Amino acid sequence: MVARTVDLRSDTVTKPTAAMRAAMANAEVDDDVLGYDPSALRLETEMAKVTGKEAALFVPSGTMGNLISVLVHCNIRGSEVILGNNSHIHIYENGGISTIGGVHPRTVKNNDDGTMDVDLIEAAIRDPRGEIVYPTTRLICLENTQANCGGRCLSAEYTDKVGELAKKHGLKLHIDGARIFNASIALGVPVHRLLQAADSASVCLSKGLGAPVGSVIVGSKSFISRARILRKTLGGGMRQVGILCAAALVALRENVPKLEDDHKKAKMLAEGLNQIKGLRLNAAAVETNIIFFNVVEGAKLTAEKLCKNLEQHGILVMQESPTSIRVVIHHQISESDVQYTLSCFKQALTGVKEENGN
Ligand SMILES: Cc1ncc(COP(=O)(O)O)c(C=O)c1O
Ligand SMILES: C[C@@H](O)[C@H](N)C(=O)O
Repeated sequence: MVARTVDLRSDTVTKPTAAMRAAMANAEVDDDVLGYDPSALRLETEMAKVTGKEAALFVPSGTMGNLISVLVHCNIRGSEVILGNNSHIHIYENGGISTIGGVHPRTVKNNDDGTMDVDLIEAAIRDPRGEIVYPTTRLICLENTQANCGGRCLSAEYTDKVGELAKKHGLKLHIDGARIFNASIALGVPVHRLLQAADSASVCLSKGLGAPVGSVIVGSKSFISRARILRKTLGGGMRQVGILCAAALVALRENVPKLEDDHKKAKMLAEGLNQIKGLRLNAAAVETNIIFFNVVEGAKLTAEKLCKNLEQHGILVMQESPTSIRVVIHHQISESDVQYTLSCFKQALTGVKEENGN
């Protein structure tokens, strides 16, 4: 039994705070399928305002938020979506846009900074003159922050450029904004400005904001009314969902201001890891709360053995490949946890036990 646990597997691991639990217990609720749950309506109204969109819809997960958004935009058979080869929709959502929606993915390489080259996106758009053989491009998807590139932020200017390209070709733009609040805080740019060019976005409440469950899709009123129907089709229509939305409202109010500290702790951890023999990472590229690093060949331990060693000291991380590991900071990780984590890494890889690391 370990004396202390520092859970760095993801920002999805946070436990609801006392304030969230109290809000859940006292939530004003009604049947959200038959009409409007008042707490859900409050959350959706707030999220539409924050994102600068006409309407919003609470959904059980970011995966369902992305799936519904893609399927609403690509509601004609033979549709194709352009998305990053390292995007969450393409890698971690069970290929749902294809298996459930029949939508064909066309990937463009994600750059290290999370972007896709705009000229490569344009080159991937199908020529309508080839419609007898090609799928029809209907949607472009971006991801901000781009998680698998290390939580990298897409600028408003870049997003606008992709939006202009989409409009030029009569396409729609969806943004997987699972961590859009992290991007907003890191860039010092309001969420609504980062999403300005998007026709829709899926925003996670259950990541850095620390809500126990849920995401919100935002877009036009017409888009959201079609999304609401598709949510029901997919089994995502919920009854007294205000119990979850009440916690999300607390998260929105209390945890957005904490994201800046999450980013500072991530930077502190990245710079500390960068000093440890056997690890390789680009600490300068850490912009938000996600850190990827490699265990170099010849290190004292392999990545797998390092993860096991860390777990014995209560440090939980995510092994991403035979040589790479991911750690994610969230509001329930303290500076002391960061120092303790660094001391455990040092001890595992160099044998040096630091006293101040507890
Ligand atoms: C970038 C990104 N998009 C979407 C999701 C899906 O969210 P969920 O796990 O709630 O389905 C995640 C998961 O954490 C994610 O990191
Ligand atoms: C692993 C992935 O699905 C999840 N979105 C995370 O970042 O933890």
